[in-house]
Amino acid sequence: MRPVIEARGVAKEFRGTHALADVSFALEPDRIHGLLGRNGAGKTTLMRILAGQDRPSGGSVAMFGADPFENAAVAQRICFVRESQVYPENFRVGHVLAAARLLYPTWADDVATRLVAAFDLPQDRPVKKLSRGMTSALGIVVGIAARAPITMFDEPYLGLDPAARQVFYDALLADFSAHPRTVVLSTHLIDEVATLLERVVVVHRGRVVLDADADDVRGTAAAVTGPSPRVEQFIAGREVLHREDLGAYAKVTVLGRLTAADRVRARDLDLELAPVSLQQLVIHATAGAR
Ligand SMILES: Nc1ncnc2c1ncn2[C@@H]1O[C@H](COP(=O)(O)OP(=O)(O)OP(=O)(O)O)[C@@H](O)[C@H]1O
Repeated sequence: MRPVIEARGVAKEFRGTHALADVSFALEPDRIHGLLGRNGAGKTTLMRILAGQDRPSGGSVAMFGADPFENAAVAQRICFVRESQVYPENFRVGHVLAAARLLYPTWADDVATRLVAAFDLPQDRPVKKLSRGMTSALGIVVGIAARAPITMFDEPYLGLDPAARQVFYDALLADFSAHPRTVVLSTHLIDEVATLLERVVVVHRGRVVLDADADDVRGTAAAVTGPSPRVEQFIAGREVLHREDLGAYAKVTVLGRLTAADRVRARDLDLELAPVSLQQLVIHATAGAR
């Protein structure tokens, strides 16, 4: 399938800081992608470039095959929700929704109304007077109700309590299922969104260190638990990601796919095998100095 988002050797330098060094990937349409990485990895910089809000210092990006920078036709098809969204002075919640309705031809009023109620957002309150969580909720309402063909969320949940975050995840998934679109979600709460993500792109020190289907990533490590000597016997020769000693027992996370023979051997040694979370694998992929 033809990619809708492409980054080719994207670099970005801010007066001596190499925020992005050489980023390349291609994202397919109508999937939910996770853009993951540690603080300062370059995620926001990359999303701003993809949204046409900044230019790369090197390389290029294509959204629907076109350069998004100062491209009104492309901008109309992209909704970029970021944590530090700035709204015009004196705008109230209702004004933000009215402006978004004008901006996005795909805007769904019924979805906006439902989400405003779910987040308990006061329509006539000035945006400046909203709590941090309410400001995040407003961005989320716009991001979902816009139904833009490309929707990017950059850590959209700041200040949102767990129940409100669940409202976000449920609403995103429900609306995405009914109206598939390309979603890019940048988050540090990987375990919370793990089931939503179909593909993950992990950025570290301005480079892509992992770009794969989430399901494929999940199978690349396993946690082995049991009596220490038998665990050691089983893991001999494998790359260890993490080790926990629990008295006479040990829980060791090893890298590499387990074969059917490995599973039989583990059963014979009376060892327990468990999958490793996406979050742990991303932490491993981005370990080391930034
Ligand atoms: N306008 C700017 N001027 C100078 N340096 C910048 C600017 N914008 C970003 N940077 C630097 O570029 C690097 C990448 O920042 P970016 O905000 O893209 O990271 P991030 O992955 O979004 O981080 P976080 O997860 O903490 O939000 C950081 O070192 C940051 O300090």
